[in-house]
Amino acid sequence: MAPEVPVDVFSGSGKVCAINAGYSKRAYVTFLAGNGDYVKGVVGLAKGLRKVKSAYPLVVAILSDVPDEHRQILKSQGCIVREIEPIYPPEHQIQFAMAYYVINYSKLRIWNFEEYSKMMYLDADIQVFENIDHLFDAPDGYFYAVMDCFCEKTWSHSAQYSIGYCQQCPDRVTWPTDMGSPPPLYFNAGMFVFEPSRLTYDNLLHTLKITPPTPFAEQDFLNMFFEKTYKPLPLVYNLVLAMLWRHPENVEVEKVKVAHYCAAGSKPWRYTGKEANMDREDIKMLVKKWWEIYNDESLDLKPENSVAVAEDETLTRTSIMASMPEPAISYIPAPSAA
Ligand SMILES: O=c1ccn([C@@H]2O[C@H](COP(=O)(O)OP(=O)(O)O)[C@@H](O)[C@H]2O)c(=O)[nH]1
Ligand SMILES: OC[C@H]1O[C@H](O[C@@H]2[C@@H](O)[C@H](O)[C@@H](O)[C@H](O)[C@@H]2O)[C@H](O)[C@@H](O)[C@H]1O
Ligand SMILES: [Mn+2]
Repeated sequence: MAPEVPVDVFSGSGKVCAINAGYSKRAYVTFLAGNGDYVKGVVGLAKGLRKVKSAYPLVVAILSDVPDEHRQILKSQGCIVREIEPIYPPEHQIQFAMAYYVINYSKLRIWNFEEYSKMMYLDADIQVFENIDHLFDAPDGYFYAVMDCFCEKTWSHSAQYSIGYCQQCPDRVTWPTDMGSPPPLYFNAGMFVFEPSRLTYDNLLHTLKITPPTPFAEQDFLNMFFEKTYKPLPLVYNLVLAMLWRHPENVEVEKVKVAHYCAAGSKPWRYTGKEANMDREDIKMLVKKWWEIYNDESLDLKPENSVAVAEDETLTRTSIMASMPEPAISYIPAPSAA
């Protein structure tokens, strides 16, 4: 039975004592592909993490199609830019995944970032409104993420959707006994805490080769792969926006620490307010909060704080500290419980 995760790791209340045996480097990591406007998402995320005074750097795993100009922008914001090779599912099966999501299999390369002992993956369409560094202190050996919701049309291919079942409210429509046991808990792969490891990386890629792609591509795959070690995090650590209209009883938007702009039409840098639910006051408030951070010049990395280390790595002073071996005991001031 997996040890319960110490409550103080999630509540963020009081000092968090990170007792690290020996050397351990931690970092946030996101993924960027293409020459489009997702780079704005990464800049917003970098500034958001700076605003909440995160102690750890942001690594950006990029595909080769990210233009130099975007790479320079990210480095100027203190990001550690790492180029990765793409990962495609078996050629003849690619049509089973939603085309838009196929490129997301490339995210799996981050398990090979072994110079880090613990990482937190965040989609580029995520924003962090409160310090969540304490999540890095969750016990090793588990995969931490927030449970997803099955109620959006994007789930219309699934058995859950067809009977109106959702893990966010398992009593609303109970899983019929004649359909076997209910599906295992399922997480949204826009945010997760994990430990890079060559062994896990090799297992992931080997297993991917023999696993037919499914609609939610790498998210479905990661849910299968980590089913036995998955530990749900509280919803405040990855608010999938659809929760606001699908399960309002589960959400207190003022307490949300991480917002995930994954609902159709909610990407702040493309927001028009025209799509379904996009004219809601809470959506407008969250999009406004994203833009306030993105446009806040006081959150831009000051040139005097960035030290060019090598062609492909620019470390800021803060992240140099963060990348130093942590002392045997380090106290990371956690945010107030409020
Ligand atoms: O053109 C793209 C599409 C996606 N992504 C990356 O892939 C992640 C997953 O895509 P997205 O967030 O759009 O999926 P959603 O969470 O909305 O389903 C994004 O957050 C980005 O990090 C990217 O870099 N360029
Ligand atoms: O490639 C699959 C993607 O799956 C997830 O997005 C989906 C999923 O969350 C559905 O449950 C929602 O209904 C939908 O809106 C949302 O776009 C991740 O956020 C994204 O990073 C990526 O892994
Ligand atoms: Mn996303």
